Amino acid sequence: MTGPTFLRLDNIHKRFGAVVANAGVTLDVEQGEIHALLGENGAGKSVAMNILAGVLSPSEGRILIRGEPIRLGSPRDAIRHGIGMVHQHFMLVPNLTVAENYILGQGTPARLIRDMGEVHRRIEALSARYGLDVRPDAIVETLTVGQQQRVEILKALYHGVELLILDEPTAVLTPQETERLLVLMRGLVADGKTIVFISHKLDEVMAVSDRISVMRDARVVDTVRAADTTPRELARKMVGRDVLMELPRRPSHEGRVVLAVEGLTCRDEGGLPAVRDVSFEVRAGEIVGVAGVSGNGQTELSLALAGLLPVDAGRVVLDGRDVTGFSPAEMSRLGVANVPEDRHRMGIVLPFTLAENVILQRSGDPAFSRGGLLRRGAITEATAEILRRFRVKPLDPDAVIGSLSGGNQQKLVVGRELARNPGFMLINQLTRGIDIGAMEIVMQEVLKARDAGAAILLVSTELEELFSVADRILVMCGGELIGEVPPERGRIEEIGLMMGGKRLDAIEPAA
Ligand SMILES: Nc1ncnc2c1ncn2[C@@H]1O[C@H](COP(=O)(O)OP(=O)(O)OP(=O)(O)O)[C@@H](O)[C@H]1O
Repeated sequence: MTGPTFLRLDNIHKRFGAVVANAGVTLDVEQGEIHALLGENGAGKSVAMNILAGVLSPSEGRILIRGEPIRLGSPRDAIRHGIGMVHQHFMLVPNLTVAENYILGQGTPARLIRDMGEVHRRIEALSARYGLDVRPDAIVETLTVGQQQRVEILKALYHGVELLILDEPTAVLTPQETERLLVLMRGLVADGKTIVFISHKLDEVMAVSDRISVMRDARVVDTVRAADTTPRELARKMVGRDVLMELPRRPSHEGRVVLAVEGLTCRDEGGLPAVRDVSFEVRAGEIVGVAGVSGNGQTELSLALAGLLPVDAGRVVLDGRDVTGFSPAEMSRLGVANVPEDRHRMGIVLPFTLAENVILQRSGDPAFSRGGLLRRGAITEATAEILRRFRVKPLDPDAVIGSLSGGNQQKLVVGRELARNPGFMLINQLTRGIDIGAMEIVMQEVLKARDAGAAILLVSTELEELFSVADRILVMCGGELIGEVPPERGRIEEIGLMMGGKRLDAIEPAA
């Protein structure tokens, strides 16, 4: 049951130079509720939550707990007041154990060694109480993303947090892990905790929240009960217009084979077998989707095609030419565009400006340089065009990309790659972190590229993304291609079975 106002953000302002990230954010959170925070990319959600978690300090405004103003100078202060946040990029030290992570910086080494038994017991007790499956002696880097997230949540509980903030917690989870997290969230509030979470996924917001607040242009514009609204209405409140919940489908007109993958076999970064004897083709003018539960070889398949993982056996043929083992730079020169899964590691350079990120790998392109000198005007113009087309915020080619919200960084990467008019485009997780309005724009642009003749391989753990744009879906499991299905929502059960390893021809026909 939800109760009286537990926490209030009162007229919070936050500026970064000329950028106004929060312009009078007021938000009430009730004791014992799950409160979702929605809004377009760049609306100010993460900034508001980072202020609440003591990571950022507001330029103006107050935070009150049960009516009493509090001052937060650091995340540690916030935890002392019972407020903890699980960020999108986890804050754990990978080569330490779970227990070591929890007590980091909490006392002298001698005392910590003496107390370790007690720390382990407390972690085990909390893990059992909430069904978290967290072992105190597990080394963090050996855990899956879903497990690491549970380690972060348990860490907050270990430190006595009453209000848990989750920033896009399901963005990186498999459907099964998402289901598990939603159950955990309900369990936590049943136990008296309060949760605020940021999400772009309206179905899960509807499924798990008690109340939903919508941010627009740096303010909270509405708070509603989940029971009193619909996804369509929420989308309209966020974006200020009706959003197409489903794109109209146009048939593809496939042309010649652009990419042929023949018996591709490779290992992951740790040297374990990851992709086994995979063969398929992508033709000009079609989008081929690759579905699968993450960790089934899709990441390695993309890395190998981008030239980032060595190929053990098989061939990659692009436009009739054997490009197996080509470097990423060579692939890029051949007109291959790439939207990588982990944009922080591969897609962008965080301290660089938007314009500098747009010409990464293309500084030798005659459009951008002449006689060894960069053509600044042309670079700025090309960047501004991408920003306009994809509605990136801010519309400033000289802004540093690290200061952009997550969704806006993703829009820039997708826009940059599409602007190259690629013959072949490799995309991993197209709409990760992107709001529902921008999703429509990004998907339409990808379909336009297809219609202009690009061959596109879209690897995604989001079936909705594949249903929206793919012309056919290949399903991967255990490093192998299990089968192919048309992108029809009615086939979802079949796809689920295939993602679990069941071959299509082994599925019994319905009685
Ligand atoms: N350190 C910073 N320096 C400059 N501007 C910043 C900084 N952090 C955030 N901003 C700006 O503040 C605005 C709000 O960003 P915020 O990350 O809160 O958006 P968001 O609603 O969480 O978006 P998303 O859904 O894309 O994650 C954006 O315009 C962003 O560029």
